Amino acid sequence: MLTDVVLYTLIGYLSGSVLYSLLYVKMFKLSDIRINSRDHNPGVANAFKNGGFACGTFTLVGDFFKAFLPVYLYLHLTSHSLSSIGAALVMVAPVIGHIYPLFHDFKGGKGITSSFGSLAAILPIWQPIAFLAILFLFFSCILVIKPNYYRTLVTYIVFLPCILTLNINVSVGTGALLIASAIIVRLLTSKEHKEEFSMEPIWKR
Ligand SMILES: O=P(O)(O)OC[C@H](O)CO
Repeated sequence: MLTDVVLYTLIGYLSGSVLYSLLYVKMFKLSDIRINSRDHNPGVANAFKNGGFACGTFTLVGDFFKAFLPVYLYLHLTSHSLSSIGAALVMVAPVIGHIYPLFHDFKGGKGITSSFGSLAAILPIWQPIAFLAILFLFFSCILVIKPNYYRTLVTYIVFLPCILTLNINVSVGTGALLIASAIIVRLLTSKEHKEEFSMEPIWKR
């Protein structure tokens, strides 16, 4: 059992370490999508903005499935279920890989897309991914937080207590807590230029 956890955690980390936006840029000899951006993030937003539709789609699919697949395979190819606490480590590994990638001097992205990939792999346990999506929508459309940096930070911070209130098993809860914590640490240690925080309810716009 321990061997499987270690193996899939390692596979997840290595898979997460592949930054698909940078892979696309390398394959098609484009200019780096991080350069002309505020946050220099090798994520989906900059891939669409600076690399175009194909680059954005490639990054979205790649960054999502690089997290989805290791978790999904762990759950379906080994005899372990989500009731094993090792599942929490397997869930967070691709997100850590994306944030601190082995193949890119440990300088990666924020982990948003990979967090959705990892949480999608545990379906039909739907509560964590549904709560995360609802929080993103809430802070984007109802209580509008700007800029993106703070919207993401607040979303994952609020996600933490939400997870604790969910009636889900301990390993899934721990995995979701680890994912949110990794992203919060990444954001809080980010040196990107931050615009002023603003929060405006939709009914005051
Ligand atoms: O968190 P990432 O690195 O997957 O990037 C996602 C979005 O591009 C952030 O705006």
